[in-house]
Amino acid sequence: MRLLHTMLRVGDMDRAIEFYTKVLGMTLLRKHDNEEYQYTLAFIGYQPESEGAVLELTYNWGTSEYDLGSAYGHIAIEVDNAAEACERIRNHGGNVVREAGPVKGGTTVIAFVEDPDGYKIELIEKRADAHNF
Ligand SMILES: C[C@@H](O)C(=O)SC[C@H](NC(=O)CC[C@H](N)C(=O)O)C(=O)NCC(=O)O
Ligand code: NI
Repeated sequence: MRLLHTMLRVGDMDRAIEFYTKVLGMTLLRKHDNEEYQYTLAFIGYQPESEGAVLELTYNWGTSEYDLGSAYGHIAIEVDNAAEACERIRNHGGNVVREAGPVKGGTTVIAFVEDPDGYKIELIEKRADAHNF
């Protein structure tokens, strides 16, 4: 078995694709409209689905926002430099909710940003050693 994707419901598909591709550098891998059930799926990621897990964005036609509730945590992305990534995201109108700095109780540099739908994304700075803490 292997992890295939994480599905996020989005309120505006073009806005979400723009953010994940232009701001976070992902690739739009495939997109599918379902006329019968009135929804669109977009699969995005940093590598082909055959090589690694991706995000599945789901847009229900006519639904522009969701209550994310208190259960959702975050998705995590590895970056070379968390502070530079935050600056880039801020310059593209993104929302930085936790500036880059060492994780509490650890040494790995992390930051948190939000995507256009308010989903939190953790930016974890790449380390020479394998672990993220
Ligand atoms: C393609 C595969 O990865 C899927 O996840 S399709 C699963 C299917 N999705 C939908 O019907 C999308 C529209 C639906 N209204 C929704 O918002 O999920 C599905 O069964 N979804 C139900 C679910 O609970 O995920
Ligand atoms: Ni799915």
